[in-house]
Amino acid sequence: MLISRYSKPEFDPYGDTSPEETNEWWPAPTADGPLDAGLSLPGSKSLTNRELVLAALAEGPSLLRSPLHSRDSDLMVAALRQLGTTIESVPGAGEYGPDLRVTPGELVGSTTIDCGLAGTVMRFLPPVAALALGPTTFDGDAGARRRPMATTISSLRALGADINDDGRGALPFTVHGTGTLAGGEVTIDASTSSQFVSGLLLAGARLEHGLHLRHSGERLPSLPHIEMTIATLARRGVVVLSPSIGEWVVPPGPIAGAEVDIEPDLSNAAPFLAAALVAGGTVTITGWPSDTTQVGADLAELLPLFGARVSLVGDRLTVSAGERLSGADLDLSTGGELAPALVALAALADSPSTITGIGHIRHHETDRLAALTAEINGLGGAVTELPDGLRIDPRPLHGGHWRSYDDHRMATAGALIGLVVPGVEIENIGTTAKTLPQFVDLWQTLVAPGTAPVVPT
Ligand SMILES: O=C(O)C1=C[C@@H](OP(=O)(O)O)[C@@H](O)[C@H](O)C1
Ligand SMILES: C=C(OP(=O)(O)O)C(=O)O
Repeated sequence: MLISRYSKPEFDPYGDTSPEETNEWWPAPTADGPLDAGLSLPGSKSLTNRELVLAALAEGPSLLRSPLHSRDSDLMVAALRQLGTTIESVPGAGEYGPDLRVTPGELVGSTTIDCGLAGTVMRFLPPVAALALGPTTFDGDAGARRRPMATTISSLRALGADINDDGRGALPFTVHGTGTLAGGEVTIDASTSSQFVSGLLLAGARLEHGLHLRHSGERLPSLPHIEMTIATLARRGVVVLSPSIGEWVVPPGPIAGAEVDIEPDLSNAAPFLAAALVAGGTVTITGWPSDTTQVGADLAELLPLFGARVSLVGDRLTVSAGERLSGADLDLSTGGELAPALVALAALADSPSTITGIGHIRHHETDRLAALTAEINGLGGAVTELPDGLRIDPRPLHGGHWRSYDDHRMATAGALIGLVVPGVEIENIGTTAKTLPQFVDLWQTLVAPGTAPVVPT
């Protein structure tokens, strides 16, 4: 079904498949009035997939409590099992699925790993495959083949790995693991993704000579994600030194098994919390950690720039609409994955916004700068692409089709706009299963009249 106002923007990462052909459009619910909602969210993708990798590389078993169960984490579990790790579901106290017991085994290749569209799988596992015995081929979705991988390939070669690729610096490629990797010094350009750094650091202690990694490039995005990697390693007895900015040393040594609680995904909190500013009222997320490396924690400082009132009481983060929803100018280089929700918010504000420092999100699930521009402008907005960001001039928006480009955060950004713009229909809302399979249910709970407010403690 096509809405007549819809005109196809120029940007079309689908190539041959037009969105009209997919014909799966989810009518985004509008909010009938101010929100009064409380919810808890499933586990963090970034923490779950780091802990799975470290558990597989550890010298003893691990237990992941309240891990994420989503497409990205399922792909990581499947891949590590293929490489010889035993991963079992065990009952736990988590609201969103079982705990995971991980028993490391001898790493073996001779397999093909499906990375889906998961950056963490395609950037974290090739170093593990280099430590496995036998060839491991990496491939993924069509969109995954467009994501940059050259840094992973060249850095692993420099550290001693034998890799076959077609020279495009992208999936697919094959790592011919020999069961061991020399390691040592390597300089990389991680300006398109921090995941190149994290992937090497996670395996660094298992390299014969450890790892001395330097970043040389014009920028280094998503620093909190690198800090998260270092923190997860520290919990398992691996001390990463950083003698200067953009330089890390990982001594060779064992990685300990561990029992870890996975925090809720604070980046996935972004559209839910932003909803309070869009629809009015209040949204509370429970289980908010007091101390975390997740960049989503920055929402407590970012949302007030758009006019929100934020309070953290115990483990409850509450966002309330303020007097107005204002635009904001900000550098989001540390938290690019928050951009889709904040850009959608900015499109509904009463004054312009400029969000910079996010050129690297052109390499996320899709070119998010182009996709956000195309979809907001397709609803009547006025977003302009900048070399490393977006300028958002709010305009009255109208309903229409919102393409999601297989990008979970594009889909949820469209839902945010649909809260107050009637007639927004989102393509393939199921793509939210990448990190939050419960999105539709949680969103409907958020907007349903009479949603039970959080019971005060
Ligand atoms: O290491 C991680 O878990 C991630 C790092 C970031 O990647 P980039 O540095 O490519 O932005 C982030 O955007 C992504 O969602 C998850
Ligand atoms: C960039 C993201 O994902 P990935 O881990 O696939 O890079 C994201 O979740 O916003």
